[in-house]
Amino acid sequence: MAILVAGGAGYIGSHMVKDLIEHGEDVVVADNLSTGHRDAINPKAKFYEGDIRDRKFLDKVFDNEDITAVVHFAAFSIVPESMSKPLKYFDNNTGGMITLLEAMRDHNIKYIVFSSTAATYGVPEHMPIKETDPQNPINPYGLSKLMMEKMMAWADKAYGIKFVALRYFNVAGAAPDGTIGEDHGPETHLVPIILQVAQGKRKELSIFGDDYNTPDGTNVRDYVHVMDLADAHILAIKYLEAGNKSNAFNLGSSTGFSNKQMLEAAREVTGKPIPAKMAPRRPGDPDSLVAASDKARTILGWKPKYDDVHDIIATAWKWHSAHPKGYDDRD
Ligand SMILES: NC(=O)c1ccc[n+]([C@@H]2O[C@H](COP(=O)([O-])OP(=O)(O)OC[C@H]3O[C@@H](n4cnc5c(N)ncnc54)[C@H](O)[C@@H]3O)[C@@H](O)[C@H]2O)c1
Ligand SMILES: O=c1ccn([C@@H]2O[C@H](COP(=O)(O)OP(=O)(O)O[C@H]3O[C@H](CO)[C@H](O)[C@H](O)[C@H]3O)[C@@H](O)[C@H]2O)c(=O)[nH]1
Repeated sequence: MAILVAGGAGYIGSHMVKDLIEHGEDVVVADNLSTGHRDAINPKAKFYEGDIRDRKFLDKVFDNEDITAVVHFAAFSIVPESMSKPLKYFDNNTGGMITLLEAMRDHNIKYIVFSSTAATYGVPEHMPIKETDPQNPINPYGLSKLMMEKMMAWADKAYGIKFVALRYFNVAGAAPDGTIGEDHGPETHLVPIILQVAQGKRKELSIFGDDYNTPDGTNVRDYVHVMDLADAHILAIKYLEAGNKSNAFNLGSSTGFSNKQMLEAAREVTGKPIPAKMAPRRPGDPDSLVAASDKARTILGWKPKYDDVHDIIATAWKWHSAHPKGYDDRD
């Protein structure tokens, strides 16, 4: 019996695979390496290279392996790219979910844990954001993920496939042993970009907008450590296996940090000056996104270990310092 991790060569998926293996699970990875890295896949996992939109590929994986649950990370996730290339997001994200659910239905696989996102809420009406708050995404990425949540809900009613949608806020950090970390190409996320400036790989950080409706004018986000996130997925699998109903949970720290505060924290962690300049707003960015994540704590029993962004940044810094070129320096 094994867990299938779709997108297990990516940033969050590779940490999930490591966590599952450390919990004694057998793991199968399906990934087309479009944004992931072969070297990020744990050597104890069985790897199938292919696209989840390819039904024959999925049939091969499900025929060969005794899969009990699927954890689904295989998607595109760059907010600004989705604004300029919306159909790319509906094709890969929403399209991938159709094929995956059809294959699960036909192979009688009943559990899926899904990477959803704070971006499904759009501009929130309340802060912190609760799972019951309205979901009105303001970018195609968020809409593609909301459509995927709704498709799972209908697949539950029609075929009995139970799901947990985990709505991540901003994921950062790396495995504390420094073996795997975040390596997107091109990088667009705040924490790795700040650390690339600290490393001297970039001249300066551009802070996208200082005229938002927030205390210091820069966007406020809620950062969660990637290993805490992985733990929540393991709890979600157990929750489904215990016969519970489909559900959605926010995963965040319930504390917001502005882009300027994140820069300051990174300066403290790295001891580097990290030059920065103000730049125009980036399309698709809501002012603030902070999670109410007590539901995951109460129902799943989730206990995040990292509650200080300095510690989150420190694990990322360990990875970046040891792998200045990311996974490329292992080729
Ligand atoms: N990074 C964040 O802050 C964040 C926040 C909220 C939600 N998420 C979600 O978490 C998931 C993982 O994010 P990440 O940062 O690890 O991204 P990532 O790009 O590092 O990982 C995605 C992985 O999926 C693979 N993939 C993509 N499309 C595929 C397809 N059609 N078939 C097979 N494999 C495919 C890629 O090769 C990659 O290995 C995404 O679905 C994203 O929407 C991420
Ligand atoms: O060079 C940069 C990069 C980012 N930012 C700012 O930093 C903040 C965080 O940006 P990220 O790109 O790191 O993350 P996002 O908040 O855009 O999106 C992340 O979190 C979202 C949910 O909150 C989604 O789930 C999405 O998948 C995930 O990438 C934003 O205000 C952004 O404008 C900068 O100022 N300069």
